[in-house]
Amino acid sequence: MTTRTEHTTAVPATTDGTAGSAATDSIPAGTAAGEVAAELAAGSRDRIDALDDRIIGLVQERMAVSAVVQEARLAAGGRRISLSRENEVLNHYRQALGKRGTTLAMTLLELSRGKS
Ligand SMILES: C=C(O[C@@H]1C=C(C(=O)O)C=C[C@H]1O)C(=O)O
Repeated sequence: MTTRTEHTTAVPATTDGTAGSAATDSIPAGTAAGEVAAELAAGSRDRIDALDDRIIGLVQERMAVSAVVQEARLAAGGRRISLSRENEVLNHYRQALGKRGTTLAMTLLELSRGKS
């Protein structure tokens, strides 16, 4: 079966009868690009969307649990933020995911901090 994904929509065809540029050629099956197209057709984007929904749900759950801890500390006369604990969280993400894991952890902490 020859599965081809057309990528000609935004780029006009040549007018002199020659073949179009690589950007306008269809992607033949059996090439790396064809494999990517086949993967997409197989529903990989649906899986990514489903994973993103789960990640968003987990982030919201994390925010709620974090709020409980923060409110309890405030009620006991403490501070909302614990920098030593936040450093543990940052290190955890950096060890698991590398430098960009730290960036992700910072964003999670910002989302979880609530009102300061
Ligand atoms: C939830 C806590 O409170 C705050 C929120 C944190 C978090 O969301 O991970 C970490 C440290 C604190 O700034 C905690 O101390 O564990």
